[in-house]
Amino acid sequence: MARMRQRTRTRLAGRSPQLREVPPMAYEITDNPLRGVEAKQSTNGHYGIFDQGAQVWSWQPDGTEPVIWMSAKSWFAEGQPIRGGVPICFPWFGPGRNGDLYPMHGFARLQNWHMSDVKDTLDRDGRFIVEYTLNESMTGDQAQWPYPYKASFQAKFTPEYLGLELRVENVGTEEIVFDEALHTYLHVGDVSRVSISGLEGATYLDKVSGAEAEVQSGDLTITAETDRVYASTGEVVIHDPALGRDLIVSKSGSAQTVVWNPWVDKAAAMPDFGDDEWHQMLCVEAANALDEPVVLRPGEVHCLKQRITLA
Ligand SMILES: O=P(O)(O)OC[C@H]1O[C@@H](O)[C@H](O)[C@@H](O)[C@@H]1O
Repeated sequence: MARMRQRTRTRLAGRSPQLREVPPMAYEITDNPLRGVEAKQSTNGHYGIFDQGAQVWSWQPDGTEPVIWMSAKSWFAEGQPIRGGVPICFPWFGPGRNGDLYPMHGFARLQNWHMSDVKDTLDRDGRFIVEYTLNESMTGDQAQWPYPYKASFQAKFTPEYLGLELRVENVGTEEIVFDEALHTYLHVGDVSRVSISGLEGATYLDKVSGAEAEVQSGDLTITAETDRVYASTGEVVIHDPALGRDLIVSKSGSAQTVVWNPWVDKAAAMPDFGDDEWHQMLCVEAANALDEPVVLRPGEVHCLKQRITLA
């Protein structure tokens, strides 16, 4: 794989210091602010993923507002969680089923994954695919989850949708049990005006009140701190009147949809989250956690997919 493509402007060798424009869609391996790969498009289009956590942090099709949300207060520091984008939670979600695991959401989001492939057809169709791998030899001694595994992640950036695919294979000799989630932060115009359809009738755990078997009635609206784990395998649509668009979030291989917005007090309590940033974000996550972990016998593979489409 070429480690570096040209930046958007390149100095021509042996000529006067004139700058030549290269084709408008180009990608580069970047260290800004963490190592990863970024692609820029002709107007304001932007795709970005960090090696740390194989974490997508930008999907903005050309001519649109960003679809993936990233906090201006995120730390962007090696070994620290990145606030925004699509954290990959693995092999546990939150503090785990019994609430005693650390770091939150598992060790995979704090590790540098190996970038194994980049497929660039940006000039032809605006598509860009980045693949990463992770396994137990890269994650070292993990006393809380000491099992052999192979994980791979593919992020497919296209002008129409962002496709995310996490595969985990049990390469050991005993059964493994793990949680996982694609913890997608979406950018919305005003979270208090959005409505989310597709969850009607689904039972949910309300992590704010502690109620365990609530049932969603009608569309979900966000009017306070919201942290819910819905038993739901289907698609949801986020209607966003402030930005005048809908986001369709579809998925497969996932038993639960998690919806999270910290609202005023929790936002203020998080050091890597701006006090007012909760207005413009909403997490809609594809998960298998709590009472629905993934169980793999030796040699088995599980695939979790999420797709965000701009409508
Ligand atoms: O602050 P973190 O570790 O990134 O987690 C953010 C949130 O992630 C959500 O998925 C959880 O349901 C919330 O409980 C949690 O607060």
